[in-house]
Amino acid sequence: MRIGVLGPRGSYSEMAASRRFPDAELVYFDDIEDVFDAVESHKADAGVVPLENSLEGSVALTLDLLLSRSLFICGEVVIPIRHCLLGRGDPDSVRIILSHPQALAQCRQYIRRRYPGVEMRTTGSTSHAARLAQEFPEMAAIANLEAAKTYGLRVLDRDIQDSKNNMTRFVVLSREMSKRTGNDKTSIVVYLEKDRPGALFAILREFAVRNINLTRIESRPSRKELGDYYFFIDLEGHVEDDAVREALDGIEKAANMVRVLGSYPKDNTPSE
Ligand SMILES: O=C(O)C(=O)C[C@]1(C(=O)O)C=C[C@@H](O)C=C1
Repeated sequence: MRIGVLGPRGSYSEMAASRRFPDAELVYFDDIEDVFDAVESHKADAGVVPLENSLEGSVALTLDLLLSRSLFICGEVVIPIRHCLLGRGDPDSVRIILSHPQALAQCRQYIRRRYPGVEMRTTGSTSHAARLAQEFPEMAAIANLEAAKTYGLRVLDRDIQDSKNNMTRFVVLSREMSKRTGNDKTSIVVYLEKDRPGALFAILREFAVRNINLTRIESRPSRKELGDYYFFIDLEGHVEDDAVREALDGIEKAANMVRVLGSYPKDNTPSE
């Protein structure tokens, strides 16, 4: 099985994919959009992409691509994110800190405290930052311990994320929907054209009256006009469950668009 992930080697996406598919062959891409392309064009059988982080919230690009492409979410993987500062020189010679924007944001307070005024540069992934830091001694990368080994870097500091409880949730992308396991979650997108009183309530009510637990609700701009949104909703249950099916039928009547992004087994593995 070939699994597409954000590369190069040593990224957190690789860590998430190896946890879920320990025996698979990983294929590395420069961008999350390339992972979607690879799954769609059969270059990969599935993809693993970041969706949300406990400190920084959603990965907007993943949400937008879930909406604009036609792949399904067929699984989720939640992993703890423990960032290190990696470099070639000593900690006091660091002039530039490189990393993925999510990782820089997750270490904002650490950087302010330990490296005030340092230049920050963004890269396509944390492992990409580590690969660059290999070449320039004045640069340090925020990445994981695996990246330190892969790129032969010193660990200048560890556990530098602003909260110990830093978790990222990844989703598995597939061309097919996953079967019911009895311990599932479903992700949907709902579009309510035009703002009107009670529109969102009418949607949420369909779940509430059937005792369906929602685990997340997030809005993204529709890009049509200011104040117009898509709602991304995660709920407990599978689309094949009667209660979920009935709730979705009810929502179809109240909303302008509802799309099931996928039903998939919940990741219940304890962190660490
Ligand atoms: O850069 C990586 O290593 C990634 O896999 C991306 C990513 C993300 O986009 O959230 C994954 C986990 C961390 O939250 C930081 C970066």
